[in-house]
Amino acid sequence: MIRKERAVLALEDGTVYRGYAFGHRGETVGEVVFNTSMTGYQEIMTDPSYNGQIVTMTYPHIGNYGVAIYDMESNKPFVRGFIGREFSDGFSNYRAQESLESFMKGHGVVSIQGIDTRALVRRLREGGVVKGVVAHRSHTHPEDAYGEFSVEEEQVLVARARAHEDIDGRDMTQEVTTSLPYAFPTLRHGKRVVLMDFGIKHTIVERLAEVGIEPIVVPAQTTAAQVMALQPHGLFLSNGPGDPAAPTYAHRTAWELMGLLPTFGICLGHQILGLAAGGQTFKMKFGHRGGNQPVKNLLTGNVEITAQNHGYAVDLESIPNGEFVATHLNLNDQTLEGMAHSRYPVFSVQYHPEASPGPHDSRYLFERFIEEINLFDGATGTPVEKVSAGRYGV
Ligand SMILES: NC(=O)CC[C@H](N)C(=O)O
Repeated sequence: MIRKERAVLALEDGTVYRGYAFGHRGETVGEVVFNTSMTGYQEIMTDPSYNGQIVTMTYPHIGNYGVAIYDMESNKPFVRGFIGREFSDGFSNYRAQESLESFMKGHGVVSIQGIDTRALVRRLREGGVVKGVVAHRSHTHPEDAYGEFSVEEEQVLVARARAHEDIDGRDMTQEVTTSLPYAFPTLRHGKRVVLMDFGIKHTIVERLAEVGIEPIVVPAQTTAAQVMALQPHGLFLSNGPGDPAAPTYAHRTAWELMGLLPTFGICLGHQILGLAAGGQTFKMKFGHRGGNQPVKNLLTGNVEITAQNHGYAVDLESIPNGEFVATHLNLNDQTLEGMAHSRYPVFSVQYHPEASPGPHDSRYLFERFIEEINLFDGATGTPVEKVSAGRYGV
C-alpha cells in the first residue's frame, strides 16, 4: 500500500484543503495565487516577482520534464510554496539535471499536491486572492507523518495565515534586488542601457542583449544622478514583486529621468512609470498569471497572446494631464496592458514580452526599444520640459 505523508493548505478564510507533502518538508506561508500556464513551472518558480506568493498551477500534471540549468529566471526559486493536483516523481528530458522534487528540496520549497486545485482556483476567482499556509505533517509529527491533522491543528494554521503580513503596502523590491551594480563583459557592444533591478528575470536581459543592448544592472535604490553618471543611452525598469506603490524611491528616480532617456518598463516597471507620472495603481481581485492572456495592441489593432504575472494594475485615468496614453488593453477584463508617454520616448507593458514561459507574440517590443534608442539624440537633444515639475521638488 502506498502511504503518502499528509499535508494541508489552510486559507485565512478558514478553508482547509487536505493533500500530500511534496518538496522540502516543513511549513510555509504566503499569498495564494494561481497560474494557468501548462508548462514553464521552473521559470515561474524562479521569477522574483513571485516573492512572497504560493503559486497554484491549474494544469493538473506538473514536473514531467524535470528541471534544467538553462531554465532559471534568477539564481533561486522565489515562490514561497507550490500547489498542484499532481507533481511527477520522475522526469524524462535530455536537458534536465534533476527532478522537480529534488530541486524543491534543494531550495527549501514547501509544496502540496493531491488537492482539488479546480475548487481552490474557483474560490480565488470568486473571493480574490488570500493568504494561506502549507504545512506538512512530517514537520510537526516526524514520527507519524501519515496521520491526519486534527481540526485544532488546522485552525492554528488558519490563524497563522490570518496573522501573516499582507503583500499590499509592502516594498519587496529590496528583498530581491542586486546589492551592487553589474555588467556583462561579453556584451560590451551596442547601446548601453541601465536596467533598474526590481527583481529582473534573466530572459529579459537576454532579449535586450539580443537586439544590441549592453545591459548594466543596478540596484533598485539607484538614484537618477547615479544612473546618468553611467552615461547610458537608455533606461529599463524591470518586473518585480510586491506592491508597486511602496518603493517610492523608484517612483522618484523614474520621474527624474522621464524625458532624459528612452525608457522601457515591464510589469512592475510599467506600474512604477504610472506612479512616477502621478497616477495610481490598484490591486486586482485575482490578477493575471498565465501564458494565454489576450491583449489588443491599440496602435496596430492586432491581438497578442501574452505571458503575464501581476496582481496590480495602473489606473490610466488617474495619470494627470493625459501624460500617458493607452497602447494595449486586456481583452478579458479591459484593464490597461500598455502605455506610452504622449511626448517622450517612454513606453511600458504590464505583461511579459520576454515570454519565459509563454508565447512570443510581443517580442517586437524589444526591437521598438532599440529603435527608440537609435532615434534619440541624447548628445544634442535638450531635455524636454517636465509637465508635472515640482512633484518631487525637482
Ligand atoms: N511581474 C511583476 O513585475 C509583478 C508586478 C507587481 N508585483 C504585481 O503583482 O502586479
